[in-house]
Amino acid sequence: MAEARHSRTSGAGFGDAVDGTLLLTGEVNCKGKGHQLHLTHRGLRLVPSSDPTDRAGATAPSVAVVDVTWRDVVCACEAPVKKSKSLLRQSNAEVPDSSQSNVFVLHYIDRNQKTNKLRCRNVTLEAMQGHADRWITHIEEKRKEGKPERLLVVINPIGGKGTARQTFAKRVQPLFLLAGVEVIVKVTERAKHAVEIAKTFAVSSVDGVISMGGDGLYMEILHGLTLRKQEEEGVDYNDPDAKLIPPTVRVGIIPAGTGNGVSGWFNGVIDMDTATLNIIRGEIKRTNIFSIHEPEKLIHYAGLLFGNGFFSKLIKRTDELRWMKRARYPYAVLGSVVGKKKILQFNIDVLKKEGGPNTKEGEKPAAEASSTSAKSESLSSSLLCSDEPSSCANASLTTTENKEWMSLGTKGMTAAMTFVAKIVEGEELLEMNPFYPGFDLILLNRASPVETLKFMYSFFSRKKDGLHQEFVEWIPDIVGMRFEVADQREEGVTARERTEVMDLCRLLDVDGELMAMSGSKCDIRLHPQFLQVFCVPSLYSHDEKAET
Ligand SMILES: Nc1ncnc2c1ncn2[C@@H]1O[C@H](COP(=O)(O)OP(=O)(O)OP(=O)(O)O)[C@@H](O)[C@H]1O
Repeated sequence: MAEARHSRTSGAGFGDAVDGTLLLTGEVNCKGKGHQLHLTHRGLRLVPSSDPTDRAGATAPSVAVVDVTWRDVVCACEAPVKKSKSLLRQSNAEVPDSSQSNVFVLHYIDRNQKTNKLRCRNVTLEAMQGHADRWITHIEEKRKEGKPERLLVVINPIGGKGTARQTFAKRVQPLFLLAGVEVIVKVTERAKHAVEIAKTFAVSSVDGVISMGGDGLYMEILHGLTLRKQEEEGVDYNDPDAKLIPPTVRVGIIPAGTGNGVSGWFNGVIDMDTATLNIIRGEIKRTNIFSIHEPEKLIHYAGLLFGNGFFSKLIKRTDELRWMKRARYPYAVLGSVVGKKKILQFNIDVLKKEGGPNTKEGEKPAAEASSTSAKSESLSSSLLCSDEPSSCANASLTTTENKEWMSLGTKGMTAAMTFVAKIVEGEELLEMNPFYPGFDLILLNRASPVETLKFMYSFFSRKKDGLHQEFVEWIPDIVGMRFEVADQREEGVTARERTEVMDLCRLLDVDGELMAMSGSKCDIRLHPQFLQVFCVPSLYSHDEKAET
């Protein structure tokens, strides 16, 4: 085994590692055959000894048995370690003889390029010269860099199928144990308990707070952490214009709820093992959040979405049907198509993203562009308006406190939906990017319940055509919006129906949880690239550079 600190390896000829500094190289036995194991600053590479990549000048990178960066190394440990044995058995790997001190097991992360899923694999290696210790020490030192060592995991025991506690013990904890991550577990005992935990736990003692539940649990954790930070720093968080200070602690999500949208954003796929391994990898990005206010008062922080109208009604119904457990979702959805469509009248203003596509020098102002171009322009570079006269004709720009607000006028809509993310039309499917410093507002103008359901189906199946229907108005690249309940002036509506509509106007869907405004106005602001989250890098077309 050769220790080769600070020597360049360009002559060694193996894959991306040619630019790395070779730290250690030597011969190991893998499944009875001789292999070369190379450790560089970049990562670790195992190639058969007969592989031409080890002959000077030759390159054949595809034959590596293992080729990973340090982020993707979970651990190296002596073969007889019990936890490794049980994991080896699970994956049908060879369990080595415990008396062999020159045998060690390498656990690493493997990514399925098609499904985006991560899995922990292992390979048993026998050091041909010296002891396994030397390899283990080098590998352990490098693989730990920049990774979390201690985490708080908050579990919602009633989220989703109600099995999060058991799944944690079976699938999540063994991976954290293997990676040497110390875990403190708190199981929520009641609604909003996660807010209390996030506000009171000694977060400076951990490298991350992990939400094991659905989108609602994540929202509570982010709310508690963000509010706590503003209180500590003396920020007037009730003021929508206040500049918020991000919490220093990182946040991760392991999907165990009914709605796991945020976990899908951060991991590229909704999968418990992938989410856990991403947290172990320790890569970080800053995601957007919303603050939702009414005059003089913060209502809540949100990490996924804000909706009203049809969507609030749907959440209200699922809450009322909670006794039906998971059956309440299809039941509420089916029930939502019954009855007359409810048209909500709102005055809406939007705050344009500074320096965004709509405000570039030489471009038309957004309102002007929207009133002339209607649906024709590229979504990423202009406002899109429906053909309904009220949607654009009365759009006007005003400048308040040096920020450019645009009035969309009074809208007669059945639903509004907005995510803390930019909606991007990918080559085949819609993508949502919560790391882009702006978001898009979707209004459904006078859509019937059936049209709304069809839209939801299409949108959540990520089909692009759903957004190009006549009743859909798509307003991209904004950083704030104001909703004010207007006169409900629909014709042919009874006084009772009008009261029902007024009540519905005040109900808000915040990350899938039902909230209400006490008055008639609410003000939503985006806090771009705010919360540090454990995340897969480079998932999105509009990605900012990943922070590590
Ligand atoms: N121990 C608990 N008992 C009752 N409610 C809880 C408990 N822990 C969390 N909650 C509530 O559960 C909701 C969050 O659920 P979560 O998003 O984690 O799972 P879900 O199955 O997707 O949720 P939902 O039931 O809202 O669809 C929040 O309203 C939260 O206050």
